[in-house]
Amino acid sequence: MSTFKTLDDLESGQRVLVRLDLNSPVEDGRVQDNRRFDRHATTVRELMEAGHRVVLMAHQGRPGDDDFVSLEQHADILAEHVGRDVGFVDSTYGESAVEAIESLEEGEALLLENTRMTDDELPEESPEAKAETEFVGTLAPLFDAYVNDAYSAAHRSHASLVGFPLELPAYAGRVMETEYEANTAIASREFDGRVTMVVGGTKATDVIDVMNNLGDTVDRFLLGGIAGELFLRAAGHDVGFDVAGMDLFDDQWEANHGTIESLLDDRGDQITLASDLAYEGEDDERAEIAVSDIDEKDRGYLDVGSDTVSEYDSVIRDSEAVFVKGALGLFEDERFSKGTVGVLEAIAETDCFSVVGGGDTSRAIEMYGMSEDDFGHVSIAGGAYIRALTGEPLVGVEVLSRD
Ligand SMILES: Nc1ncnc2c1ncn2[C@@H]1O[C@H](COP(=O)(O)OP(=O)(O)OP(=O)(O)O)[C@@H](O)[C@H]1O
Ligand SMILES: O=C(O)[C@H](O)COP(=O)(O)O
Repeated sequence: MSTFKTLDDLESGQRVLVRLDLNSPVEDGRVQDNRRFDRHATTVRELMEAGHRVVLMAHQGRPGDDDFVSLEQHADILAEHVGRDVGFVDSTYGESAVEAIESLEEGEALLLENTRMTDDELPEESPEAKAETEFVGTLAPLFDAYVNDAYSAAHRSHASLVGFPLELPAYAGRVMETEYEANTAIASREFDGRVTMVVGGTKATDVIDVMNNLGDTVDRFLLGGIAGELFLRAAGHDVGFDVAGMDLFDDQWEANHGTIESLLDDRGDQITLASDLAYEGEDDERAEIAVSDIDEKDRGYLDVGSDTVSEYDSVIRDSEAVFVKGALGLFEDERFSKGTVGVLEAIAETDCFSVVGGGDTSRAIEMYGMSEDDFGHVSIAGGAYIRALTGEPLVGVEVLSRD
């Protein structure tokens, strides 16, 4: 277990610098509200209500990408979730940022500009090197404490995540605390009964690495999505097309088929592949076919089939812990939601310990009228979640735990 300090250890009336992860989808220049705002609002509200002066840092996109935009809209969205004003200054550590920080009153909050707009933030370097940057050197003396709530970015060795905790007393925020505990459960807890992992989605490379590292902890893997089709292909079935516009399938096959083949050889009895698949029939309705009846590669498959859903349902109902990474089909289209919704409903209806990870997959919970309360934990992290499952340390968590 980690030994970081939490907000319970923070003395009152402090000047607190807080790192959030508000990285969000951006459509036509508009930042889309999402679960990250809602979750971080809890930490921000608690700090404001405790009378701290609260200065927030976050990032959005990466230089050169369309979603690399200012955090001005993020401040408004966050304020709505917090239920209090959150100011914004269009500078990260320049003169106007310093002035705004110095004039902040007790119980007020201010969001600084996108940390990735400073040159010091991004290149991955050691925490010690990041602590030496002008960014950290300018801001740290203005604060009494640093709080990291950005669990979902904690796998990045960036200045705002790893530099400040070396210069200031450092604490974990509420999101950091909850995510850390739930996501490391698979690596740190003993479960008496069956541990099942549902593996799907389009980012097969990430999840295949996880399977390779988790074989001794997970008893049963249930496969679906593009990841599952890669396994079916390795097992000799003629399935798998690229998802529209992305060279996903063939590229991922090239990158992973060696690992998939050895996983099937070494751990085949732990891995369950779909026995049937769904596709768009001639009348635009959902149609299904048994995998054993597929004799040529003539169409794309968009979900696992009904027999597979029943089989996965029984495995889940007989599990003590279930971890989910990636959707079993294109659930955004209701016709192809059966696999994803089926496994999520089975989890929700049993009292197993469960963690659902991945921004896309967790959206299905709300979309299909399920309640987050029926799951042990719904993670807002992607890359950090995957790493935590395998027990890989996260640098942002590791620096928080240093004395
Ligand atoms: N057979 C399929 N064909 C096309 N898309 C699919 C298929 N199966 C799953 N998907 C898509 O996979 C997406 C989820 O995949 P992804 O790997 O991004 O998972 P995630 O873990 O939820 O996301 P992230 O890691 O980005 O937070 C869903 O949006 C779903 O539509
Ligand atoms: O959205 C995320 O997964 C985190 O904020 C990390 O963002 P990055 O992958 O751009 O570093």
